[in-house]
Amino acid sequence: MQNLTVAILAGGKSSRMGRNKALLPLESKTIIEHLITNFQPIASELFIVANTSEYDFLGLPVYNDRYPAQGPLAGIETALRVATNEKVFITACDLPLLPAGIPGHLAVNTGDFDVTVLAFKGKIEPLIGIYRKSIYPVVDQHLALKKNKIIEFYPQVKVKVINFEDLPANLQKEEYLLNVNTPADYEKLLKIFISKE
Ligand SMILES: Nc1nc2c(ncn2[C@@H]2O[C@H](COP(=O)(O)OP(=O)(O)OP(=O)(O)O)[C@@H](O)[C@H]2O)c(=O)[nH]1
Repeated sequence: MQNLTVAILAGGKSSRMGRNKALLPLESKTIIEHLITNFQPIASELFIVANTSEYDFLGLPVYNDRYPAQGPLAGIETALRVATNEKVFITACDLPLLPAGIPGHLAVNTGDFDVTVLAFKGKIEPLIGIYRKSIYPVVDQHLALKKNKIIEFYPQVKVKVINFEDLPANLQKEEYLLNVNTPADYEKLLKIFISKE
């Protein structure tokens, strides 16, 4: 897809997993490599946002947070600051089954909205969203004020929510949203892969 940046936020603590969840093995790769494979076809630019050298082996740009250890909004700040495109798909490193069709659908439905974000069963998923680079000042201002909850800045910009339940039928598989946060989630992921073999 032309002019779409994909930013994978991977600078979290992974405390529920107990080790870096992005680097867990899945078949012959790591979880983050699955995301990269999924999203590379729609990205004209793709990078990682994290404050570590652990991702250097991927051979992709890794940008550091200006506000370290402030959570995912700090990752969004970095992504919007460095992106070379106006539309930035922001995602988490723990969504290995998310198909490119979902951000692809969000990206073509942004209209003149600043944020186009997915919701599942009525709950907004802020890390499955297209964010416009032009809202960078709003994000930066929130972080500077030590407000680091993502949806807190939404009232200041134009947000479009797209319900998972309204996606094209081929994209409505619940397992696509599997968030690998805990060892139990990882077990679930491995089972899904084994059952596909
Ligand atoms: N760049 C960056 N990414 C972050 C930061 N905090 C969380 N993330 C990423 O944001 C996504 C969602 O993070 P969470 O799962 O809520 O938190 P986590 O720290 O990774 O994991 P827990 O410690 O188990 O809560 C993941 O992809 C994280 O890697 C941060 O401070 N900077």
